[in-house]
Amino acid sequence: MAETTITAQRLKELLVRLPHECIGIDLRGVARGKYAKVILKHLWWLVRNPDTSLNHRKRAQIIFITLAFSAASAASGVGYAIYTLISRLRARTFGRTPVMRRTRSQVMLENGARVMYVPYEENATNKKRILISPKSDDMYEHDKFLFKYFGKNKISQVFYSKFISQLNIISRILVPKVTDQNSILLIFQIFFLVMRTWLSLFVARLDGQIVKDIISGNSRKFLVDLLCWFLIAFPASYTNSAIKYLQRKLSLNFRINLTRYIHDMYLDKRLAFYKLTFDNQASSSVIANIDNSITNDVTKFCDAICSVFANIAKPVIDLVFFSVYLRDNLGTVGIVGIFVNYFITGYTLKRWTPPLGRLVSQRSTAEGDYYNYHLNLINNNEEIAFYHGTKVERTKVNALYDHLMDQMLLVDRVKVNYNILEDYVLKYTWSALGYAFASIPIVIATFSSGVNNEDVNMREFIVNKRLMLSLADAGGRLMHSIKDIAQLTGYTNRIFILLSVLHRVHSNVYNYGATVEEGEDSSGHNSLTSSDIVRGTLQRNFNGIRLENIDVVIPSKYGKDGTRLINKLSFQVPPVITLGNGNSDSNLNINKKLAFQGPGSSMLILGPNGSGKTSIQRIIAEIWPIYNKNGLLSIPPASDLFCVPQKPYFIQGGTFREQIIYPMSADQYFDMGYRDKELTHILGEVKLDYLLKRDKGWRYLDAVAEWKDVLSGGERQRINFARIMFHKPRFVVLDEATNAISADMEDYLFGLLKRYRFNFITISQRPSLIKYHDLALDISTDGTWRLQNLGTDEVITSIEKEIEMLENKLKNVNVWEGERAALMRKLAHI
Ligand SMILES: Nc1ncnc2c1ncn2[C@@H]1O[C@H](COP(=O)(O)OP(=O)(O)OP(=O)(O)O)[C@@H](O)[C@H]1O
Repeated sequence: MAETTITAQRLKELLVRLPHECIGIDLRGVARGKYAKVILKHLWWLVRNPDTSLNHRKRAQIIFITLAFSAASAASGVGYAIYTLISRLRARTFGRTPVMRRTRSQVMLENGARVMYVPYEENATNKKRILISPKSDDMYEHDKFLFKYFGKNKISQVFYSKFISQLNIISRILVPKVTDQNSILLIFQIFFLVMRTWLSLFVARLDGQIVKDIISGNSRKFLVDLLCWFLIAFPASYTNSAIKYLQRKLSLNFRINLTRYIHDMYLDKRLAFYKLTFDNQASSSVIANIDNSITNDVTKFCDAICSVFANIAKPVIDLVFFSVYLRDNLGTVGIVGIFVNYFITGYTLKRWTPPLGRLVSQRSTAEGDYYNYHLNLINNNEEIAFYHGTKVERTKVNALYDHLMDQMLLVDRVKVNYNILEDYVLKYTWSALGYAFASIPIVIATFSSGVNNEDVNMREFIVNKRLMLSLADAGGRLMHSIKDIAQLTGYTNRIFILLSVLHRVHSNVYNYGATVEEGEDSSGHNSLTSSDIVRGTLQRNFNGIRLENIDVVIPSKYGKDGTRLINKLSFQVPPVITLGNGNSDSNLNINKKLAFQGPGSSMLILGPNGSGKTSIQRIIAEIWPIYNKNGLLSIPPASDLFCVPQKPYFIQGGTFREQIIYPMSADQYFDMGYRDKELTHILGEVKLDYLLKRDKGWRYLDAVAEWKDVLSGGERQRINFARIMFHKPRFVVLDEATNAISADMEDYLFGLLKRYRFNFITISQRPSLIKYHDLALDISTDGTWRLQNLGTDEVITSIEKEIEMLENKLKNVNVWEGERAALMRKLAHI
């Protein structure tokens, strides 16, 4: 009992003595419950009063900052715990949010932004809100010039750096405005970096102090310092994880900004994703493997830029802080010596840095090639299996893999020598120098005074050594980042190429890769003439499809002088009914005739393979240019025109419903109030309703599959007709849309198009389709063409001529049968 009382008494004494030793406050006579209040008041007084002891004031500042940080850490922890508790309680009280019928949904806001609710985690009822801000066309128009004139208006050759200039342009995408969320994150990151350095400085001093306390046997001071050590551990650990989190968050935010910027240009009505193939950089690895560039390169670039920022900012802040502190201890000469050492090391390492930027870029290319080949293999597995092409595919895929491995090894191999040099210099030489520099003040002090004050010397040495090592570490990290910068240069270059090609293709005056002549205008600036290459005229919202004097030319670097498939093509659907002589000829002079546009007119385009039939569809769909100046294309509004390509297309991983309504999205379908009943009716019309009668019934519409593999060739083509029936466009262009369909079904489907009074242009090689059409455009391989009105005398005469020719051939049948019988007899003898 007596012992307990003594221990309690000692503890009380310690509690009173500790604050007295630490900040000079006398707590004798103060009630125990008021300790905290009195101590805080005293601390505040110490901080505000410059006349107090320096030691006490500094300690008061440290305790205040530590308390603030600890309070912030505790508040965020408690806040998070309360939030989790409330959400759980709410879920328990009100039950889970009801399951939505759709997997995802979206709402268009007044300013054009979209809010999407996308399921996340395993549980489909948990939906994440995603805001997609509206696209600013002005911003893209403005940025286009930055990319177009990149490197052309250098102010000074000496200070010009391609890497910095590229990074400067890309940074506008990463941090669009000063008040952006990313700028705030950057400021926070810098704050925590400064905090971290300040804490390291404090820890170094505390470390020295503790060693001094131990050597001098001052147990009270030792206890006080140990308490400070534990207190400082709170903010120190919080700071480090905050830096890591902010770096990751910033990298993800950069990635979101950059990817959205790219998607906005890549996927919009200007069809950059298609036109890219004609760009003069289309064969470069960045564009050839654009899927890899958009997904992998963007990620790597964002990670690299954030880690380089942290890797440079951290040591730079350390260097500034530590050197200011060390200057007091080591003197200016010591600090200058350290920095001279840094510069020499930096220069040596830079000289020996391998070309990592180029190597990293090559490795990225190899990764893209290998990945793409596998993708191609999966997409064409059936075809390859039919051809028994395994051997050649395996050789190719192995070759690509070996090349990738070589590239990966090459990067590591060139790093080996560099790493040896780096380790030797940074780890060992620098620490040896650190010891030497740290001992300078002690040696000088001992020498000059002749007294060897061991515990003070020990404290100074420990502090100096720790700071020197931290300084060496900071310098080391700075030197390491030379390597990171080299890698970042490679990624920046790839992203810059991607963005500049996208801007070029997205431009209104895209020249489809034609070589642009450059001249100088009167002001001495380069004047580009790319707008002079595509000179045809386009008229939209026309009540029909009209081509006038259009030269069909394959887009290439030769521009209008490229391969010409068809000369001066002119036609109009619905056709022009002429007043007067009524002669239909091959060169329609539309202006002189009166156009009659009735519904349900049709035209058949016939011609041998490679004559340019599909190219006409490409011109109508505006994906190929009209080079000649007098060429005029008039097309209906986009909602009235539907082009069916030769190769049926099915969206990946979509439901059967999504295949029928393509290019409408499922969200739009439901939002517009469509019902599955209508789809069933349409499927009945194109004779595909038997699919719904299979075991799945109506659920078949919701089934998700790889529809391009599941459906047969004929079924795939009939889905195209279902799409036409669903969208009900006024004008349809069909490219070989029935070549996998049986003759009776073909007859039925064309009858359907007629019944619903669609205007259609059919591209085919089957003259038998003539009977469903009003006009026939016959294209020859030499670029000439002939337009016939299928109801005219001329056509009837040509058909009669054909019948006469066939009858003449039939007259020889008796002779051929005689020859056949003779041959059979000869064969029987053998
Ligand atoms: N992107 C391109 N680059 C180079 N040449 C092309 C390109 N696209 C098409 N061609 C060429 O243009 C020519 C016409 O192609 P198009 O697809 O219009 O032929 P088509 O008459 O529809 O043939 P088919 O009846 O076989 O479908 C072909 O010789 C083709 O090789």
